[in-house]
Amino acid sequence: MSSSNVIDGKAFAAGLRGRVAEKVAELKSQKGVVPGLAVVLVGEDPASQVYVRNKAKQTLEAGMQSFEHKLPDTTTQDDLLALVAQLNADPQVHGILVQLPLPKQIDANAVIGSIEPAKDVDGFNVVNAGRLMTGAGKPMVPCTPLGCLLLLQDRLGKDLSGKRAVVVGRSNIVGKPMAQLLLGANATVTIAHSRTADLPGECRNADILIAAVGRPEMIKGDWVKPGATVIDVGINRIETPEGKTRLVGDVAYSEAAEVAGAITPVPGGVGPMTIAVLLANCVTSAYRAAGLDDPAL
Ligand SMILES: NC(=O)C1=CN([C@@H]2O[C@H](COP(=O)(O)OP(=O)(O)OC[C@H]3O[C@@H](n4cnc5c(N)ncnc54)[C@H](OP(=O)(O)O)[C@@H]3O)[C@@H](O)[C@H]2O)C=CC1
Ligand SMILES: Nc1nc(=O)c2c([nH]1)NC[C@@H]1CN(c3ccc(C(=O)N[C@@H](CCC(=O)O)C(=O)O)cc3)C=[N+]21
Repeated sequence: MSSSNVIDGKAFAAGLRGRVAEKVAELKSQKGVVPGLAVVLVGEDPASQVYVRNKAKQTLEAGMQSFEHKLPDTTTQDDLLALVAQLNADPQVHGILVQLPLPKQIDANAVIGSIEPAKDVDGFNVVNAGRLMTGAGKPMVPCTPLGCLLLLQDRLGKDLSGKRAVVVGRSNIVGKPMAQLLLGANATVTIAHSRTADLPGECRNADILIAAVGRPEMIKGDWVKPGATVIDVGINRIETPEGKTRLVGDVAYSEAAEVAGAITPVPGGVGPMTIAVLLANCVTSAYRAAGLDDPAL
């Protein structure tokens, strides 16, 4: 198929970051406030270090402040809770992201739960998850699922009425909030997971197929309904026969691209959207803290 069915997340994310930068500049001139994002990284995981570096770079490029906190692998839960408490109290910090996964000695739920909901730009806190689920109050919406929804709505329109969506994966950070957002856009939603009986059959029903599994190229081309929109959240680093590494998604891309109406590549699909939405959430938090309406992004 022609390359026109490729959803260019990298370009869409660049556009979103441009709108974020404009809103940052407006807030600065109206209120003298510069949105600030604090990123906390515990341990030395090389992949996480790359993400954190990219986030900091793009934060600065948008005209925002970036605060990086790198803590050793041996950090205790109390140390991390104390840092979060300090960031909660810091008026220059509008968003707090604690990079996951955390080392075994730390209870991730306790740490996420200690982030002030207004500053929880990941949207992982129970307060934000509850707001998203119930519609009570304005949630911070998790970045990856919101990024996926924006890409989908750009292709299919805002209203997904009548569309069957299948989300493969039920994590709190991707699968569950993704399903919630699709429901909010009026799609008919199925959540599949490792205990689903006939996963290929479920996938073949999908007008919208979201893969968030963490298994390299698991979803095959013949699981995709012809014309479906496929969003590949997976980020898997695999070894090539030449002994190098490369990134692949959860979807067997070249097979699936033959049948899909539209599909996100990896890299260059959902990943860049995640960071752009993170910046957008942080700017929204800063507008709210300044007593302003949410910026239109
Ligand atoms: N692009 C981005 O910005 C981001 C990408 N990611 C990537 O997305 C992927 C998913 O991340 P995350 O949700 O955190 O992962 P988790 O490991 O938390 O969840 C994976 C989900 O996939 C399901 N699953 C695993 N194996 C199978 C299988 N064989 N068949 C059907 N379902 C299966 C699991 O089911 P069960 O619940 O039954 O165990 C689980 O619900 C990863 O590749 C991750 O790297 C994550 C965050 C951001
Ligand atoms: N508290 C928390 N929030 C997160 O949002 C979070 C996290 N922890 N832990 C790890 C996952 C993963 N994640 C990605 C972000 C950007 C890319 C990204 O930019 N990917 C590029 C390529 C990057 C590369 O080349 O390595 C792309 O897909 O094009 C990928 C993955 C956020 N996560």
